[in-house]
Amino acid sequence: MPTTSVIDVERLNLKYGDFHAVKDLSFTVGQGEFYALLGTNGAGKTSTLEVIEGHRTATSGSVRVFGQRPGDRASVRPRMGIMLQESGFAPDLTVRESIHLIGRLSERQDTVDRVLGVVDLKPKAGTKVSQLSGGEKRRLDFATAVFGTPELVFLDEPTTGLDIQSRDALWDSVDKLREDGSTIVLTTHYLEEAQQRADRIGLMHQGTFHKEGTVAELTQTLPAVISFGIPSSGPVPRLPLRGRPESDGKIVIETFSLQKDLHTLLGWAQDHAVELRGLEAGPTRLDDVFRAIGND
Ligand SMILES: Nc1ncnc2c1ncn2[C@@H]1O[C@H](COP(=O)(O)OP(=O)(O)OP(=O)(O)O)[C@@H](O)[C@H]1O
Repeated sequence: MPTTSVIDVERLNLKYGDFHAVKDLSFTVGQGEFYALLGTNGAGKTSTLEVIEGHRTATSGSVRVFGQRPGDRASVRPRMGIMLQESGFAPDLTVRESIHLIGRLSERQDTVDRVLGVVDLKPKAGTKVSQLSGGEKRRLDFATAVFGTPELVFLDEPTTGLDIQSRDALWDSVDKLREDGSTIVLTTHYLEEAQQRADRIGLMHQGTFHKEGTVAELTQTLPAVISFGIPSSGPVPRLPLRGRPESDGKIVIETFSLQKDLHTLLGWAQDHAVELRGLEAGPTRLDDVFRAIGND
């Protein structure tokens, strides 16, 4: 568990009229931690974050950010950088003017030129927001998260619409923020991005946590998977492990002892000169944990 917490949520409830969107949710995010809030559509992630960011008032429960109420904007806001799904910059402002405005609103110290470099928009500094491509707009949104290296950064679907180079560059910048001590809260439907980076994950479904923990903790109840094809011509010796044939002709082995079973399988293939076509082996993916929501 984290030592110093930056976010403390205790029994948070949020209702929209009669609709109970967030139900008794409790979690903490520690200083310097990378926390991913994930979940099914309509699970309540955005609602939860809006309360933490001070945009919405909880129906009941306690939320503290840096030990303060999120509504204490004057003391809390300068310490957070929030990259929303859409920032809504004025279309007539140039990129440079927009970043300048971000800086003024954030009350943090930084230079527009440094931030232009971090979000890779130097060549577009004089371009109006209305003339940016979707990916360039997203990179401008990211400037809100990096201007002045905030202590707490919220990233809401940060890589949507970004090409692979821009994604890599964005994650490099997030790594840099972490090196500088920033705490990161991510929401995304790209589960791989969370699986690779998050220290802990809160997996929401229907207003509450389905599971919470490290990736290893979330995936440990589901088996890892080995899959491969074998040549169809000629007899094939009996497999050393129990496998399941798939409709695409591949064989799938589910295992809680990935390394041992993979070793057994490779030994068998070597001994019998069998080619394991398209061999893939890997730990349980978060996708599988998601698919299991509602089944357990
Ligand atoms: N202003 C609102 N008024 C009424 N209901 C709302 C309002 N905002 C959200 N909801 C409902 O609350 C639930 C949670 O919505 P929320 O946007 O927090 O989910 P989410 O986890 O962010 O979903 P998604 O992954 O689809 O973006 C949904 O059922 C949504 O329809």
